[in-house]
Amino acid sequence: MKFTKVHVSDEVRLELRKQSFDNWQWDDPEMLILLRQMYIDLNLISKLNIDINVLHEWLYEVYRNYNVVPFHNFKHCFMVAQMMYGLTWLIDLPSKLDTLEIFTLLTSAICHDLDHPGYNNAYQINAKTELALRYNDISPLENHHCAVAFDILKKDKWNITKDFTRDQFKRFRDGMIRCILATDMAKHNEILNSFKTIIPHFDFNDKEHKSVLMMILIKVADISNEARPIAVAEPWLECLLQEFFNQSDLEKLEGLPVAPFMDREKVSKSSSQIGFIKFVLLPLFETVGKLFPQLEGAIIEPVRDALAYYTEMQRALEEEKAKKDS
Ligand SMILES: COc1ccc(NC(=O)[C@H](C)Nc2nc3c(cnn3-c3ccccc3C)c(=O)[nH]2)cc1
Repeated sequence: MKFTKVHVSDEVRLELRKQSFDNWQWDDPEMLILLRQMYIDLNLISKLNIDINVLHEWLYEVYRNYNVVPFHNFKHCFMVAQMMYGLTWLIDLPSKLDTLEIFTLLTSAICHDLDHPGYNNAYQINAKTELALRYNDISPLENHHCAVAFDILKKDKWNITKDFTRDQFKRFRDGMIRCILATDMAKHNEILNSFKTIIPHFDFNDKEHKSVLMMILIKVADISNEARPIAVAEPWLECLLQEFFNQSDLEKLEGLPVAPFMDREKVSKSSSQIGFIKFVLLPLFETVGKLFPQLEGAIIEPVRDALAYYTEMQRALEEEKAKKDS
């Protein structure tokens, strides 16, 4: 079936720009069409002379290279791309960044977890896997995701950058490598601190400033599930903990170190989320909110609501525990 015939309604195109977008209503083929629509509605097809059929084939090949794991699957790729797409409209990025930078952000979001095995860098390193060996323990997963992305683009039938000039491709490649490598949470504080340093004198004409901003934006999109309505976010937490518990079960079997926040004997949904929201999410989002006040209502408020939700859940759990113990 020629997918070029598929039409996306104006109502769905509008919904696609919002943080309230509910991925659970859509199946994978529909999400592929919606990803293609993002490139169309950002005028990337016309401005970068992208072949719409190559774009569709490329999206399908990207889809085939995501694995069936509880959290880091194609739906997560879609959610990060959709959050990036929503941020692009919310903070009016096309008026601040050039077309190639907008293209790099969306394409990096789509590719950022390609071929994720469902076991994180700590596992790769401790278990001495092939990936850890190949990348010398340096962000093995993120290096792999990026290498897979460029491996796919090497094939003419999937190369959406075919018409790029040498300089355009070089800038795109530098940007995508920096964005995907920035999603390694081990780099979280380093990237956030460099962003904090430049905020007081942020200059949208400064290449380095824009590069740090692009890394911050993909980081925000990557870990932003709690900025969505509870009904959309809570199932994602279930998926994440399922993936973490699979890993810690395997680590216990293999006699490898187990991270506390992955151990099914120690983790509760509320306790892990309260810490994550308080010490990771809110500090990151409030810092970005200093440069883009639009984030306050659309992203930061919902995260504060999520913190209240999990704090209440934690209180109810403790009250119930106290009753049982008494
Ligand atoms: C600084 O490195 C860190 C910091 C925190 C965490 N994760 C957590 O604290 C816990 C498990 N919660 C959590 N972790 C999350 C979420 C979204 N993405 N995400 C995640 C997933 C995989 C790897 C790292 C993170 C942060 C989320 O909503 N909650 C993982 C790594």
